[in-house]
Amino acid sequence: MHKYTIEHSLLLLRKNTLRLSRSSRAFHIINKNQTQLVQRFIKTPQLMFLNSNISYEYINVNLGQRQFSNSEGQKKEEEQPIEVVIDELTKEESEPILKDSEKMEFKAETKKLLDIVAKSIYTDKEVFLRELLSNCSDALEKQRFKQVSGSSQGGNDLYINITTNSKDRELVLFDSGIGMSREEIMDNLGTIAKSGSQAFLKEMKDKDVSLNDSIIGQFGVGFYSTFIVSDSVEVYSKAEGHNGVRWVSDGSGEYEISNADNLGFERGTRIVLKLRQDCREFSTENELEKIIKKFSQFISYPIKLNGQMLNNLQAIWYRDKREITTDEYERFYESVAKTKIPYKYLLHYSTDVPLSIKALIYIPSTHNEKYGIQNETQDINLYSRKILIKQNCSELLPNYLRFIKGVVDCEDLPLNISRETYQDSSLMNKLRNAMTRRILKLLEEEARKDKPKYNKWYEEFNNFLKEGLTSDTENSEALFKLLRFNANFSKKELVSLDEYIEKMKPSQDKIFFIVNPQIESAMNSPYMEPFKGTDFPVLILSNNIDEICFQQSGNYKGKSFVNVETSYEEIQKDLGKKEESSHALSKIPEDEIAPFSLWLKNELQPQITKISLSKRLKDAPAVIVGQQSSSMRMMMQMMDPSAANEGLKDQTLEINASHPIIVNLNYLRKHDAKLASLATHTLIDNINLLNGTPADVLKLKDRSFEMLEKFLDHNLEGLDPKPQRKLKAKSQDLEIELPEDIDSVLKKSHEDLKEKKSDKIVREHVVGSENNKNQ
Ligand SMILES: Nc1ncnc2c1ncn2[C@@H]1O[C@H](COP(=O)(O)OP(=O)(O)OP(=O)(O)O)[C@@H](O)[C@H]1O
Repeated sequence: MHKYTIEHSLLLLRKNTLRLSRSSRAFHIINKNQTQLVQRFIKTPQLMFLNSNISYEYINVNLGQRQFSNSEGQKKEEEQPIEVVIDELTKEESEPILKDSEKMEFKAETKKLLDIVAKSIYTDKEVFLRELLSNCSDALEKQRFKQVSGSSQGGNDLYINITTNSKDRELVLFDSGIGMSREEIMDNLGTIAKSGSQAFLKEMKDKDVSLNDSIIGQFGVGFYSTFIVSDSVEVYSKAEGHNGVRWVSDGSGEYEISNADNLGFERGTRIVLKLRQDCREFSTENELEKIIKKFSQFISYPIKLNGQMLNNLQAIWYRDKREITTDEYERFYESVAKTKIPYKYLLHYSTDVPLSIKALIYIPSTHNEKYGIQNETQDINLYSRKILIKQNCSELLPNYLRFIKGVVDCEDLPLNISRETYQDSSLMNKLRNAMTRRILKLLEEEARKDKPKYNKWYEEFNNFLKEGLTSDTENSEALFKLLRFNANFSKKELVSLDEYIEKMKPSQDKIFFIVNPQIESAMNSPYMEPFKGTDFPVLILSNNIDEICFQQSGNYKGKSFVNVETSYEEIQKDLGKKEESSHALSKIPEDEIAPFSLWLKNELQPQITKISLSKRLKDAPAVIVGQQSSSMRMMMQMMDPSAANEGLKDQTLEINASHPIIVNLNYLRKHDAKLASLATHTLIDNINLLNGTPADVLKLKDRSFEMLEKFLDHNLEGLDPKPQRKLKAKSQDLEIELPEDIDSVLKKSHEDLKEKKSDKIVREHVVGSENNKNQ
């Protein structure tokens, strides 16, 4: 804590402006232009008087200069911050006193660097503030370390103070951090490729003190980014036990360095930027507030802008998990995800391998893509040592994990990574891989911990995981672990592939599945007939995308995926069943099978090019077996309707030769080939519809109507009087004249109808009882 005598304080007060607020814990004395903080006092016994009524008088009396205006009453004054200009400052009093000035040339490489930094790395001008704040934060962290390890005698107050003066286009940053000596400032700001953090680390290591990680990093050229926005930059710095020093440059060829007294602070660094004309926005309070909040809201030291505290949110991911309450986690989630809907899972995680990462990852309970209207926003922010590198950093995770919210802080990442190079950076790739693996592992752990909870989440998010399976081959096993399906052994509860494997028979080496959104119709599908009466497990996939995922990787843990629609022979072999003769149950005479098959093939070309006698079908008349399963064909059609017919070519029709439809078709083709043809095509239309393969609707309609007409014709034959055929009445030609007394007409017809109905019931009853009697 600072210890100042009252006299000293008053001397400072006389020379400067006092910002005094009764409610605040501290007093700030800044110089008259408000560009630099002269001293900050915490309430100490010596200064308590400043905060009491008497003290005002005391100051008034003692200073005898401009007075506090308390004519409007003490109470009002107590609430308001009071500014008092105590004295006009003379130049000598306000300016640092400079000695031993030297002009130095920047090294050639630094000149080059200044050029590159300004032109290419920093596409966003505002990042200079991020760099400066990062340096302030580092300097404060180093000082904190010195204090903790007992090697500092100075005051403990660690903070960043930013003041602006838009009239003079001036921006001033002050930190009460470790400061720099003359040699250090020349080393650090005169040359490049020198990491101050590393040098500090080495120095501290030699002293054998255990280190706080957060100062370790591979930082590059941050400070020079100030020249993107400044005509000139002044740095005033003072390290404990050293003279004050001033460094100034316009960023061209050289800089000047001097010893400096009368800096107005005991320790720390003050950087004064004279902003370029076209960058004056960085001296306006509103603009600065936005940028500072964006980059530094989680810096753990107080940051004030013109006396106002800006960073209230702490870098929660840096804190010990055991000290964070659920409420704090929830509030943080709300601020990152911008939603009040509670999250589902949380991962607060810290590791040093393969990179030094601290992350706070949230998995939401719902998303915005359900209705296909909105895309999930990538609310994941990338930090390096609490300094924001990129908000909504889409490069941090693969696209399919775009629903993840939170913060990733990687100390190994240089702040100066430019946006254009995110994608190419091998460090970013490493980080992305590490994070992806960790998130998938989190989901797996959660699924194991609480099955129903995970299954509920899965129903909401499964499409993201499936998207991952089609794009992220590296993590396919981890992604497969997260998929869930119904199965013939679990129709209500979803099961994982690992649970399926547990159910597999010892001889089984394949994963069987069927695609059908309706569990009951999947169970009753003709393709499931071979599985009836066996306890072979079959997965029921509700979505065509599931099959695409299966096809893409082909197997899980070495077990290949097999659609039960594939050839019956293979399935039989897999199920260990003996070959059955397809002719055994055939009700078609043996010598007619070949001509009937040939006839069918001719009829159905090019969709069907092979006819086979089914051994699996019991209840269904026929199934189509294609090179692709029906769900895949449907998918292809959806994606490219013009290729619809392509997907339907060259398939096999498996016929059930004991089914009445098939037997009758064979009979009919010999007597009425035209009608048989119509019936065959109608049968195929129906099979296609059942498979979900969209048919040619117009042709289908024509055929069904023709079939219906023929059926009705046939059934009405012999009825008397025979209905008039081809009755063509155009509705617009029909004009019905309504009688005037329409109500009575309606009533009468209603009564007629009632009479007829009761007459019919009576007749039925009589016939029924007569029949009973006869029996
Ligand atoms: N406010 C400050 N207080 C104390 N030292 C500072 C301050 N600003 C800069 N320095 C020193 O100057 C060095 C160079 O700063 P610069 O921003 O150019 O690079 P860096 O911080 O080492 O790397 P990077 O910006 O990539 O993190 C720092 O390492 C630090 O030693």
